[in-house]
Amino acid sequence: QDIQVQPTPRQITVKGENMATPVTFRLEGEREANPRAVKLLKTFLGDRLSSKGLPLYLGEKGDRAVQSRKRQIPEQPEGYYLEINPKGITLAGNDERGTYYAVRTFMQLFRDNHLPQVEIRDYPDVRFRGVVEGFYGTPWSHEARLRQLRFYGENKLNTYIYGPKDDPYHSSPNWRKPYPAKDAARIAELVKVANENEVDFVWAIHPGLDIRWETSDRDSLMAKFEHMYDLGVRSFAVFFDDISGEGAKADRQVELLNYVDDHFVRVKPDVTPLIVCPTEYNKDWARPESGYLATIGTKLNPSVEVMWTGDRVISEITREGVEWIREQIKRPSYIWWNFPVSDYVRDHVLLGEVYGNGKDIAGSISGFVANPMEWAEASKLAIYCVADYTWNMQSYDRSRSWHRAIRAIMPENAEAFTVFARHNSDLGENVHRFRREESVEILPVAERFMKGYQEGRYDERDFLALQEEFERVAEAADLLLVDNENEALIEEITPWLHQFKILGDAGREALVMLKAEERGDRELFLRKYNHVKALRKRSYELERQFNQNPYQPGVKTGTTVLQPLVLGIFTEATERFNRKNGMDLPLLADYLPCKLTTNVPQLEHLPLQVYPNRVHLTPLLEVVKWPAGGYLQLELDDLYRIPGTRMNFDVKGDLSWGVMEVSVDGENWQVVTLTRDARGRLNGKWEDTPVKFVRFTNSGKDEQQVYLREFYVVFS
Ligand SMILES: CC(=O)N[C@H]1c2[nH]c(C(=O)Nc3ccccc3)c[n+]2[C@H](CO)[C@@H](O)[C@@H]1O
Repeated sequence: QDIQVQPTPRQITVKGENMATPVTFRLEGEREANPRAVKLLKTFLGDRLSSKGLPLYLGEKGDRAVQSRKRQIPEQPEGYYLEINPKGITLAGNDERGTYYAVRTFMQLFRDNHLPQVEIRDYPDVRFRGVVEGFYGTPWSHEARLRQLRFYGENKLNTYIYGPKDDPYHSSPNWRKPYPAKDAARIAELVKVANENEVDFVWAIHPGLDIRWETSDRDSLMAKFEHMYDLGVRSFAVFFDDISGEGAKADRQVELLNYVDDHFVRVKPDVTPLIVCPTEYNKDWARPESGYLATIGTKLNPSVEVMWTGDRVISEITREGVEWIREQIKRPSYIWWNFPVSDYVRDHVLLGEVYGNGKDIAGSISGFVANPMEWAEASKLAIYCVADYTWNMQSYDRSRSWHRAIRAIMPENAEAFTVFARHNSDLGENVHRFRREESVEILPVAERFMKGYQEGRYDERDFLALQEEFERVAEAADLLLVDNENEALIEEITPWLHQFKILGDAGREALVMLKAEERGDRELFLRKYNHVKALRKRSYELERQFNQNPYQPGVKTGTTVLQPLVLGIFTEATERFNRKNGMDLPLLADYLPCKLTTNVPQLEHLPLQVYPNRVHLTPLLEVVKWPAGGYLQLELDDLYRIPGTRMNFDVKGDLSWGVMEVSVDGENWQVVTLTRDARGRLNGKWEDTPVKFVRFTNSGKDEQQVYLREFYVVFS
């Protein structure tokens, strides 16, 4: 029998053929068992409960109802034993959460007409499993969070960390202040629903941007934690990530954390261990000479959990890496996994498989929480897989889990959502250089076809396979746009679905262009040529209509394989047509070629957002360290005037160290006059002789620390 349980249990033993589902069940043990498990089970069984019927024994180790199965119950935290046979059903936890999970598994096994005869012994690999809402950008809505917490209960995730960077009461400027009444009531409701779903609601504070190491701020933080405690919060975290200056000092941080641990966490009877995200939260940044991690390891109370993102800010988690950090901090690390977070590639949705993390890391970590996208429903795909991975690493199968996740999230249109997700999984070029596989199945076909086409001989089967794929793309977009089984998800991804439809149509039409050119059918070729150009224009318009954020505005889909494939087919077919017909039809001017060069390390791989008449540098969330003599240069594909340029470094202080210059040849430079507006932004323009180069240099003697909030240049 193919018995599917999410997450995959550690041990399932089938004990016989399926048995007919009893009409009624007699619940034994409800007075002693975990009340949340009792409530969940009674709600689920409804009128199938009666004083007669098949006995169903529910309880924790030591409870009378499950006494006879005591030895079968795993000893690990949150472990459970489940048995179904014609004599009765046992749902027994090693602790209250284990009993709850036994009920969750029973609910997955239940069918109206039959039950499997099984015995399951199960427990999780990782102690704390779940999600950290820790991204930059629009925080999740209250309703989205409520749906998340219920989803975590269904998937045996036990942790949700509330830490949205853009919540001013989590971070600056209001971390010292209590929430306004309406927000406070919402947090209290989240805590209530989290408890019902056996999820620890962890409230995090991010004080480091402006904390002063004085008693007053220590007391402010304690008071805020008390305020959150009064709302029902029983789990707390302090985030010291992405800060510099005073707030980044390890000894000061440790002093504060130990104080909170000693005078708040330990004195309250029901508060779970404190969690901290350190300032040096990945190996790339760890500086032994700073002594930061050594201070954490030797001076921070041992019970405090220390978060870690891996070898880099965005990285796969390896055995070697977690063992290295365990040595440094003298405790298992609590993984903050930066996936599927997309706050640095906001024009993409990341719906691909969860892979790349070691299956042998459980022994060196205490927790594993995923940092999601601002798109809560779309993030569930990865969260489902993280639940499977962290519960039972050795059995984790990335493809099986991903397909199950799709069926769980979009059961009525699983096939269409699979097509869509397959082609929306890579991040594109990005500042962290973190990439994911995309369009894996069609990639070899696309590569083989394009090679054959350019060499003058392709396999017709590849042509047909691509035609079929583009048809599926277009169909999937249309089906999902009218899907109403998960309206919240469709609302989130609608911009990408419209873009996906255009991609499917453009791919199909480009293939018709190709055949028309081969047959010398000018009229058909020109019709399809114009249609693809029109689709491309529509795509541009979508880019500027939806998802307009200051970092990566727009809507990208299929960027790694399908988009380049459509462009390649269109370009090759048009070039052939032009040669044969002595014409000069323009190709798809996908963008104004513009090259960035810099000697500022953090800007080296900065993607450019290029539009017909302007180029934006992708803003950076973090502080940029701009060394003396550091420059950033844009080289254009032709000579242009510059009606406007703007830089927003989000610093209040002096910016006279910055010089903007232009040049025709990259050798001889002329200074552009910059003015500073009321918001502290630098503005300039160059309307004299057209130029090809623009550069901005730190002409001062010292390194400058700025935020690259906005940097664009308009051409004409
Ligand atoms: C611990 C952590 O990842 N903190 C933040 C974070 N920080 C960074 C940085 O790149 N931080 C950084 C880079 C260079 C210099 C300073 C800070 C990325 N992220 C995540 C992804 O963008 C973001 O969601 C998260 O809030």
